Amino acid sequence: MEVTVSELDHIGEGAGEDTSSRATPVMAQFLVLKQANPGSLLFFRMGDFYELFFEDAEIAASALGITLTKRGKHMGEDIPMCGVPVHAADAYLQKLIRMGHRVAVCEQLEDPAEARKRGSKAVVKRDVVRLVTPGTLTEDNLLDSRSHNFLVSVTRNKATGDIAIAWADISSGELAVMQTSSNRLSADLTRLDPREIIAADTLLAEPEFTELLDRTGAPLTPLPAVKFDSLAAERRLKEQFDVKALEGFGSFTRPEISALGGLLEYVLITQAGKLPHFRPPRREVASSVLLIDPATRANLELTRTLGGERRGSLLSVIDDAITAAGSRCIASRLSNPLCDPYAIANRLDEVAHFVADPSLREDVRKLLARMPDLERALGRVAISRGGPRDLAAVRDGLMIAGHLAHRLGGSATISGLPENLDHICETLSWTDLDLARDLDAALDHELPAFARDGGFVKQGYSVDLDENRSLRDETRHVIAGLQARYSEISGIKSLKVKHNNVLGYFIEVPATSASLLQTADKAGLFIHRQTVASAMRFVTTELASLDQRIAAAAEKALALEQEIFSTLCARVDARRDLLSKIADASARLDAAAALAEVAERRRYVRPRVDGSTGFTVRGGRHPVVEAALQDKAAGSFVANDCDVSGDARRLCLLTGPNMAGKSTYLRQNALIVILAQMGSFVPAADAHFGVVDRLFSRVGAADDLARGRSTFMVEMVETAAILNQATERSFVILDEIGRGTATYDGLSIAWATLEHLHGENRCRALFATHYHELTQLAAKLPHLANATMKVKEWQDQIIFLHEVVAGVADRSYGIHVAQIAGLPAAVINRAQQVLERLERQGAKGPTSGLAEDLPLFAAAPAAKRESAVEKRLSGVVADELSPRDALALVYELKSLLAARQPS
Ligand SMILES: Nc1ncnc2c1ncn2[C@@H]1O[C@H](COP(=O)(O)OP(=O)(O)OP(=O)(O)O)[C@@H](O)[C@H]1O
Repeated sequence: MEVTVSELDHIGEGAGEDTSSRATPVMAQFLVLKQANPGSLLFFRMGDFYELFFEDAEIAASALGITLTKRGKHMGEDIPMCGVPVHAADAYLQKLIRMGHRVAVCEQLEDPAEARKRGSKAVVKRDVVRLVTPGTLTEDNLLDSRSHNFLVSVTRNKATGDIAIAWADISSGELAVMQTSSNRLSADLTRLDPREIIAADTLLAEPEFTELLDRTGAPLTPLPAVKFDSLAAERRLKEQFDVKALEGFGSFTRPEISALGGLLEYVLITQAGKLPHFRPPRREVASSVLLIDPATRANLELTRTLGGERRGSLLSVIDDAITAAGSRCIASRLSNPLCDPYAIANRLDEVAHFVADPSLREDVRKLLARMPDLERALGRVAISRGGPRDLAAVRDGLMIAGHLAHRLGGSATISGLPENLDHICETLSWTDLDLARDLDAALDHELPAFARDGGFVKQGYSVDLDENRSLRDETRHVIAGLQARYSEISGIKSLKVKHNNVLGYFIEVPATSASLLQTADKAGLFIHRQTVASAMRFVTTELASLDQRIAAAAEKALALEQEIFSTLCARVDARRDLLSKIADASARLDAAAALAEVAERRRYVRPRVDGSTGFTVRGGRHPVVEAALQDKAAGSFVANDCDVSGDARRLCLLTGPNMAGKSTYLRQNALIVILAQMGSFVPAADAHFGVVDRLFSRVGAADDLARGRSTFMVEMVETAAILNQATERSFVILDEIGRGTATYDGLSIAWATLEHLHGENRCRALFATHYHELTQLAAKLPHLANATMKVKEWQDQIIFLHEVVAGVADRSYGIHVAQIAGLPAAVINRAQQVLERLERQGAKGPTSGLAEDLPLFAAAPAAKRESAVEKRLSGVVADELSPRDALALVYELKSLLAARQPS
C-alpha cells in the first residue's frame, strides 16, 4: 500500500519547520482518533508502516526496543515518532499485549489514489478498525493454542450485593456466566485464569473490590457503568441470539444478565462493531464445580508450577491431547472439577471406553492428529478476519469429523457407546460433507495466510477466474517476447521492460545507449517518458495497451477470488452452529482418548466417586513426583494408602522426619480428588470417596509482602478461611500449621485448629506436623488417627522409606537433614549438643503430659457446651450481612440471651 507524498510531508508542519501552531490535516486526523481511543497505543497506518506519535511513540519505542525518531513539529515542539512495518506488526503487537498494553489499530480505508482525486493535499480516510486487548485476541500467533483466552466481566448489584461473572473466549465462541459471592469471587476468578477483566468504573473505584480482582494478575479495564445496564443488556442478548426470551438458555439473574451485556458491549467496541460468533450463554451453578481457593490452586501446581511454568505442573503430566482444542478441554476440566457424581461417572465412562479398546483409541488419535483448530478458525471467519487457511481448516475439520463418527460408531458393542461418547459420535456424524467437498473443490493445495492478495482458488474451479488469470499470466509471456523484440530492433542487449505504478510498463535502457532509440526511424515507436540517474525510460503504444489489459485482468482475477472467498465464508458462517458443535465434540473426544492414554501408560485406575463422606485410597501415588522419578530413572515411587472416611477416622495426623514424604502424601491425596472429579483416572491401585465440595490446603510458605502480609499472617489468613468455611463434604490438607511463630504459640494454634476441624468442621483432613505433642490428641478425639512416615536407621544413617504407617514419630531428624544439606560440621555438632540438652530438660519440662496440663485442651470440652448465643454467632459470616440482617440478628441474639437467664 502506498501513502501520498503530501501526507508524509504534512505529518508535522513539513519536514522540520515550524510554520504554524495549527495541526496539519493528517495530524488533526491522528489527534481525533487518539482522543476517541484513550488508554490505547494508536497504531496509525501510513503506507507500509504503522506509525506511533507523541507519548505512544515513547512508550512503544522503549517497550519494543525500536528507534525513537522525530517527524516534523506540532505546536512548536518536535513530534516523537516510531514505526513498525505492517508485515511484521503481529510480533510487535504480541510483545505489547504481553506487557499489558492495549493497541488501537488504525487502517487506511481507501486507496491513496482515491484521496488524490479530492485534491493533492487530501488526506487518506482512516479509522480505528479494532482494539487489540489481552482478552479479545483472535489471531493464532497472538494466542497460546493450548490455553483458553478468557475475557471476564464482573458486576455487583448495589442493592443486594450479589456478584455475577460472565466470561468469554472470543477466539472459540465460548460464553458463560455464573452468580457468585464476595467470599468465593477470588476462587472463581482464579479457576478461569482471565487474560483481562472488565467492570464498571464505579466498581473499580472501590479499593477493596479492585484488590480482589487484582489478585488474578489480569489487567483491569474500567467501562462506564451504563454499559452494564441490565435492561439494555437483556435487549442486546435477545438480539444477538435472536430469541424473544432468554429463559431458553437458563434462568439468569439480573447481575448475570448485566455481566453478559457488559461483556458483549466491550467485545463490540474492541471489534469495531462486529460481534464474533458466540455460542448461547451457558449458566454455571456455583455448586456444580469443586471450589478450590486461589492459594490451594497455586500450591498444588495444577496448571502451572509456583515458578509459573507449565512443565512440572499436574497438567503437564496428564495432558496428552493430540489437538490444541483437546488440551484446552483438559486444562479447563482440571481447573473446574465437577461435584455431581453422575456427571463425573459419565466422563469416567468415556475414558474407560478408550482404556478398554486400545485400537479404537489409536485410530481416533491418528484421525485427531489431522484435525485442525476448528474453533479458532471459525472464530476468525465470523469476524471477517479469516483467511484461506481458515477455510481449509473448516474443510479438514468436516472431513475428519465424518471419519471419526464412522470409526466411533463402528466400535459400539452390543451395549452401545457410553452416554457422553454416544452424544459426541452423534454430533460428529452431522458433519456437512457437501460443504467440505465444495471447499475442497475451491481451495488450492498451497494456501496464503491472507485472502487479500489472491492466489488460493484452485485452477478449474471458476472458468471466469481461469480466463482472467491466463490473460494476466500469458501477457507476462508476451512482455518477455516484446522485451526480446525491442532489444533486437534497437540492438541494445541490456534493454529491459519494467513496471512501476507511475509509468506502468516501460522500456529502460542505459543513458549511454538511449540515442539508439531516438533515431528518426525509431522515434515513432519509442516515446521518451523519463530520464533517471543513469537510465532513460520509454514507452510504446503496444506496451501501454498491454498494460491496461494486464492490469484489468489481474484486477478482475483478484476481484473474482475475493468474491469466491466471501461466498465460501458466508457458507461457513451459515453452518457455524454445527461447526462449533463439531469443534467442541472433537475436543471432548480428544480429551477422553488422551486421559485414557495417560491412564494406561501411567497405570491409573478408575476412581469411584459417590454421595458418601468416605475416603479410601489404596496404593495412592503423587502423579507429578512419580512422573519426575520415572523421567530421571531415579527409583520408583512408594505408593501409600489413605483412609479418612467421614464417620470413622476422618482426621489423619501425620508426623515424621523432615524429607520423609509428608507433604508429598498430603498433596497426592488432594490431587487424586481433583483428578477423579475432573473425570480422569487416578494414580492409585483403588480409590473410592464421597464427592468433595471444596478443597482447602494450607501448604505454601510464601509471604505476600505486596499486600502487607508476612508469611505467618498469610498462613493464618488461609487457616482462618478453612476453619470458617470447610463443611462435612470438604477435604482439607494442612502442612505444618503454626511453624511460622514461636514454638508454643504455633503448637497452641495447631492444637486448637485440629480440635476445631474435628468437632466443628467435621471435614476429612490430613494434618502434617512436627509438633509431636499433638499426637496425644488421638487418645481424646475419636475421629483422629495418628500416622507416621517410616524411616530406617542404619549405620548412623537415616533411610527414608516414604511409607505411611499407623503410629507416631519419635524424632524429626532435622539435624540429619541439615547435615545432608551441607550445613558446616561445627554448626551440626553444636546443634546436636543443644538438642540433647533440650531433650533432657523436655523430659521433665513443660511439654510432658501436655494433654492434661494445657489450658487450651482443658478448654476444649467446655467448647462443646457453648451457649446458644455463641453457637448462633459462630455461624454468622459478618461480611454477608446487610444492615437490616445485622439488626435482626441483634434482636435474635438478645432474645436467645433472655431465654437463658432465669426470670
Ligand atoms: N512416596 C514416595 N516415594 C518416593 N519418593 C518420595 C515419596 N514421597 C516423597 N518422596 C521424595 O522425598 C522428597 C521429600 O518429600 P516431602 O517434601 O514430601 O517431605 P516432607 O516430609 O514433607 O519434608 P519436610 O518435613 O522437610 O517438609 C520429595 O521431594 C520426593 O522426591
